[in-house]
Amino acid sequence: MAQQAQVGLIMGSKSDWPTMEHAATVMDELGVAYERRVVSAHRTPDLLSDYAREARDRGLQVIIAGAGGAAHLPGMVAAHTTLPVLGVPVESRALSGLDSLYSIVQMPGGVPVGTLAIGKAGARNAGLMAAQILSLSDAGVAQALQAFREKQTQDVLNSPDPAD
Ligand SMILES: Nc1c(C(=O)O)ncn1[C@@H]1O[C@H](COP(=O)(O)O)[C@@H](O)[C@H]1O
Repeated sequence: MAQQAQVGLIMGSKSDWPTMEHAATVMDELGVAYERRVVSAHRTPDLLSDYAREARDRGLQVIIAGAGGAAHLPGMVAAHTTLPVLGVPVESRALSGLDSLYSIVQMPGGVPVGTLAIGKAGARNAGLMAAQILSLSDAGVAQALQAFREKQTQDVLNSPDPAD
């Protein structure tokens, strides 16, 4: 039987996948169970509210939401659930993702979205942050995170010459 998803990885469009797959990759590395799907505040507003309202009862513990441009998705998800929502500003062509960042980060008081950096690095950090939240109650994920950090440190120490 497939493992119960711990994280909902959603994005406004299929075109966001090349960015958001970096969250998926790091969650794979850490043994985090996630589901992925396209959900849009603009294009599928009813699906968005159903998805966010039902997320906790379905067993999700964190939602990662990536969107570009007028990026209302993370904030609207956060409005419908008290689960932690991590927002990833996808780099837009017209404004290089500044529009996405500003849309996600400036939430009104009372409805937070944990906003990551623009683009792939932000998506990867969203996956790591989701794992860190899960690690509060999941010893396997906590252990995987510890090993991840140790390897990251060792990789730098093993290759100190910047020209190598
Ligand atoms: N920002 C949103 C939302 C939303 O916030 O609900 N839905 C789609 N989009 C964004 O529109 C951009 C262009 O989408 P298309 O490539 O499908 O035209 C994507 O980055 C998507 O996240």
